[in-house]
Amino acid sequence: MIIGCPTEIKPQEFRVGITPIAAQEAVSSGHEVIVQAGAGLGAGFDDAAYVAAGARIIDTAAEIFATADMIVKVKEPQAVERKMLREGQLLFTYLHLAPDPEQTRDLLASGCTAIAYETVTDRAGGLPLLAPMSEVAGRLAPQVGAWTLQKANGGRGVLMGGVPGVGPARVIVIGGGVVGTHAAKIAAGMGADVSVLDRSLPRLRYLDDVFGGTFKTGYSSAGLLAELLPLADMVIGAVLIPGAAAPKLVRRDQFAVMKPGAVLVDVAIDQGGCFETSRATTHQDPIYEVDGIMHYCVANMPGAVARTSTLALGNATMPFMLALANKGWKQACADDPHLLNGLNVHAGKLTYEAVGTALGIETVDPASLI
Ligand SMILES: NC(=O)C1=CN([C@@H]2O[C@H](COP(=O)(O)OP(=O)(O)OC[C@H]3O[C@@H](n4cnc5c(N)ncnc54)[C@H](O)[C@@H]3O)[C@@H](O)[C@H]2O)C=CC1
Ligand SMILES: CC(=O)C(=O)O
Ligand SMILES: [Mg+2]
Repeated sequence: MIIGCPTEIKPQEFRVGITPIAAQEAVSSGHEVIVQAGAGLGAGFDDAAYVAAGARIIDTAAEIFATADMIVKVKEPQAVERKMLREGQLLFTYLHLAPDPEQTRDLLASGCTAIAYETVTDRAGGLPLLAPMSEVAGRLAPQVGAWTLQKANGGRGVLMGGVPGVGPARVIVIGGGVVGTHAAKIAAGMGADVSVLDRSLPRLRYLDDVFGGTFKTGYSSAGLLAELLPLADMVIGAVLIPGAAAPKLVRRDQFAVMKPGAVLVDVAIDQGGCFETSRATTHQDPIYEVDGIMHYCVANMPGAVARTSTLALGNATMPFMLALANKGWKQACADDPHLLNGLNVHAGKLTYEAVGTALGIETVDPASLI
């Protein structure tokens, strides 16, 4: 199979879909890997590293899309990339379709087969291709939130850890999964007073067992949030209902009871965001203010630490990429129901129910396609 890796073109996205290590594995399994010139530079991999791995460097994205059987990327295809996808071509990347009707329409029109990293599952009920980026975004969230809390950035001028004699910032993390746990660990490590809210009692038990004493836990409800919002300096949104649009958990009218200059970091923005006033921002222009409350809503946070993120993502995607290349998507998905859960689009049909529900589009059962 010819595996193609174009340069990411989303603003300020420096990650790359295939590392030289993954390229080498694919080449040694008998595949041809073509990488766009300069695709790895932002993550610290020059073209020579790919050539040494046995890959071929190609000048343009157009040639990659025209030639490859499978396109491996990081971010959802942008409009110009979607025009280059074709029938029968396999796309393996993050998609986040539920809040993105335009992308969904274009993918369906292209006739391609699209497997979304974020809905591939594992035996433990986790999301193995989302997890590494959630670890990164979770660890970044208190860091960017702390920066936003600084006065010059519009925040209320509160230091995360306080100082002797002055109390720390109060941080509320909504969603205690991968993002939330890593965010809470780092925020607590910075000295903040942290509470994590989740709706899953087993998850709250786990967090309490492992992190009791480091941060507090609470059962996520509208009532508890209403109690905590007036106290918060920072709220980190980290909820997920896999594949679905994020539930809106903080309303604009609630800003009236919050501290002016408090910060909302909406990590869940790639699923549409969990605050009513969230809209996706970029690393170039990451924050904005609504009614005195600062918002940070970058949809590709891990791109800020592209080297760490590319290596972490590559570790997770490589076995799946190899299975898809070695067996073809049908057999790979037939052999692995967790990979089949990643199938979102095939030949003009939507195959992921939560996306269909969010967008009002009929779906077909992916199992019926293999
Ligand atoms: N902005 C960015 O750059 C990135 C965004 N993400 C996004 O972050 C979000 C979280 O991802 P993960 O932590 O990996 O998911 P996860 O599945 O590990 O955790 C989500 C948690 O949210 C909880 N939850 C669901 N509804 C809730 C509610 N109403 N109140 C409180 N908790 C609730 C679940 O019980 C679960 O524990 C996803 O939307 C993901 O796509 C992930 C990486 C990068
Ligand atoms: C998960 C995701 O969307 C990202 O890493 O950008
Ligand atoms: Mg994202």
